[in-house]
Amino acid sequence: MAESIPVIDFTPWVTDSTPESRRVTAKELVKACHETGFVYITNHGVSSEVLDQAFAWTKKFMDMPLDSKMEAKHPEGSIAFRGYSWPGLQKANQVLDGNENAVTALRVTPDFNENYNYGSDENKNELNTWPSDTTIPGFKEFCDKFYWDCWKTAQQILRALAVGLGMDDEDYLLKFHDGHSNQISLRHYMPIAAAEIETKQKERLAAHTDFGSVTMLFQDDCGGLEVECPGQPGKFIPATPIENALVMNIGDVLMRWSNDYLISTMHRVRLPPLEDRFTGEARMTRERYSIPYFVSPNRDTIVECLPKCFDENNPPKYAPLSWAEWLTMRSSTAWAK
Ligand SMILES: O=C(O)CCC(=O)C(=O)O
Ligand SMILES: [Fe+2]
Repeated sequence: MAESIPVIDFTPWVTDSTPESRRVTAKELVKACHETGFVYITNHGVSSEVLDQAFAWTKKFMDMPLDSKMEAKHPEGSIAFRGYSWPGLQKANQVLDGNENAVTALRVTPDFNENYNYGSDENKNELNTWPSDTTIPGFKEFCDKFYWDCWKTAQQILRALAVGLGMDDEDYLLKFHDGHSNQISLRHYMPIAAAEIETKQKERLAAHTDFGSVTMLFQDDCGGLEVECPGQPGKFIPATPIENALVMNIGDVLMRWSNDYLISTMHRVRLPPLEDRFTGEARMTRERYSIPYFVSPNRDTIVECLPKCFDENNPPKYAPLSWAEWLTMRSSTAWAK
């Protein structure tokens, strides 16, 4: 099984190249998602200028006093990933049966990060909570534009996956995604002394798989994201930042949709792999920012084994799944009660 994360240049897919070179790129993408579940994509279409702005806005939001961030705080009682979530409110986990006691036990080691989450204003099931435009002028305007910029790239990824899986209809997967169910998380991992992580007093982000179809992650140059090697539980490798590349991964729903052909791989955030990211005797690591864009199917989607992913020798492994139910189950354990 793969022990490194492949890098794919998306240029042939997004530019006006021949159907054959598009198909080759799509196949490469699917191979990586089959073997590793994680892949770096370069030349993905979100410009470096836009990404610089996205990180600058994230920093600007996180640098605000707590009172201002709490203007947009995660609504109490809601399980939707929306608004500002302060350190300790969320706990990433892999509890798949909704067992509250199991999550309470995990919360003894809090996830030491803060994040701001939003989606489409037209998503009436998961309502946005914005800070006011007087508090942070221009923030919402940028965030909305960035969301739809990312969606352009995500649509290309969904198309490439369909082609790479051998489907005749390039839009087969895309048809279940209208873009309004996606979510962006602006994430800030505060500086922390290495010992606090090493002695498990705190985590930065606990090991988990993502719930949805695919995730596109933009990260700064700090490092710390780790990916589990498929077939080797507990063995994680670093997803060291590559400038301007996004890190794409498959989520649970696409794994199930593809009859386990595309794999939803566990990942977590720990200490950076590079020694120069630490200072002083306490080995304080620097802060880290990351921006995942979670791509999810439309709320009413019933996930049933994709054509090309089953035959008489490889029958569908799973009963149809309601995306809304899966989302509710996986989201419900994320929040402190
Ligand atoms: O911050 C990162 O690098 C990973 C974030 C992540 O895995 C998530 O939010 O699901
Ligand atoms: Fe994740």
